[in-house]
Amino acid sequence: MHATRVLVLNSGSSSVKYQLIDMRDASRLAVGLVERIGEQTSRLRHTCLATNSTRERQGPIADHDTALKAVAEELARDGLGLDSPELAAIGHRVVHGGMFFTQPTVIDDEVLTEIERLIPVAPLHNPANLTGIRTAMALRPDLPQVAVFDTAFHTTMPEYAARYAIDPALADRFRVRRYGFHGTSHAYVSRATAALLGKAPEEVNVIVLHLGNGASASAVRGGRCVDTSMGLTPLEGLVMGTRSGDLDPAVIFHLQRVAGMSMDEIDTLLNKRSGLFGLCGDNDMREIQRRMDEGDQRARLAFEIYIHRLKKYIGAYYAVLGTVDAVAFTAGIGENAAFVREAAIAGLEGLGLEVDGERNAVRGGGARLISPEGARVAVAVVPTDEELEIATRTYELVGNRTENG
Ligand SMILES: Nc1ncnc2c1ncn2[C@@H]1O[C@H](COP(=O)(O)OP(=O)(O)O)[C@@H](O)[C@H]1O
Ligand SMILES: CC(=O)OP(=O)(O)O
Ligand SMILES: [Mg+2]
Repeated sequence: MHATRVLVLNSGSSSVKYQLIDMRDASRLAVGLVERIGEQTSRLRHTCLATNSTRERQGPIADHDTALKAVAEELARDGLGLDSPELAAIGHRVVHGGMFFTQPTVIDDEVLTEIERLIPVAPLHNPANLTGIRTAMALRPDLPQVAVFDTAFHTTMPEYAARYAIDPALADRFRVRRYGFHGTSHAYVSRATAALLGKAPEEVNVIVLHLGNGASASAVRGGRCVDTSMGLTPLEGLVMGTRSGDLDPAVIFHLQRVAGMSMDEIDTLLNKRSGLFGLCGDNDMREIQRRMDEGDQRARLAFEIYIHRLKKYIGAYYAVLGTVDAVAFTAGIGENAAFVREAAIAGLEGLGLEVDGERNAVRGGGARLISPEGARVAVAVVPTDEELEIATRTYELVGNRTENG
């Protein structure tokens, strides 16, 4: 039997998302999520699409190893266990691949060591990714395990976009540079945007706005990333759910020297208690919209700061690209929040950017244009699919390996 299935694992700092995909037609056999790992209130939600059934488990799941074993059990209950001969490979999202990994990579000891070496620049993400890989390897030692890196798509950035203006020797020694993240999404969405315009990726320049809980923008010229808003870590750039994004680095010295905060406290403040949440106490755009409708001024200001930053990046990447064929909105906020898209594009008519109210109000569906007929620059909603992209890249690699012997 030819193995055609890929299991995709996306291990976050406190969650594991997974999908089992049949690569013959990209159909989902099972999807699920383990949340709040390490807390008393952990939850596993597993859906088998063949039988259209969903099961939930509540109660403490101590760590990622335990979480993955529980996922393997749930899959086995549906006859989709990891021992299945139809499983071709397991694809892992790895957030930080540094400069070393420019492509999806079959995981061996050397790859594991390198991912481990990158922990200091991705302390929240890489340890979880590593646990996911090690557990999956222990469960199926014979199966190819592939790492698909968030950073890989951004390794094409020119040196002048990737370097910070600090001593290059110091930067190189400590590997300080702009890596960028969400690359799997930026790659998938920029290609899907070209397809929506009826063009090849090489023929178009696209600004991709990935607006989820984490958020990032990228400038993609002819299918290659030339700049992106996240940096050494996923903290830089846009205002996010709980992360501040850009600020004067001296804010950190000031908080330490004048407010007496420790480095760990400042790290937690900027990564977990800032952004929309820090500004108004909510990190969900739906809640912010509801509060704005009720006249809540804190929510309104948080929204205005979010939009102002977004507009600045659209302008910056417009200038970086010179000519722009499309601006694409994606991820939880980008795909669902019409009012965010409208506000981000408002006033940019001079750049050829406009949103058609009726088109923008359409909910759901696949990739679609929201700019008016005949607009100079297309504005689009393009749903991302990081899991399918990871599965596709994994399957390509494993297939090639088999063909090459
Ligand atoms: N219908 C909606 N309207 C506005 N915002 C939404 C809607 N649905 C989801 N969101 C936003 O999307 C966010 C989650 O985005 P997502 O891309 O799933 O994030 P992540 O993958 O980083 O967890 C939520 O925090 C919320 O702000
Ligand atoms: C890298 C990153 O920010 O990922 P996420 O949006 O999943 O937190
Ligand atoms: Mg996401």
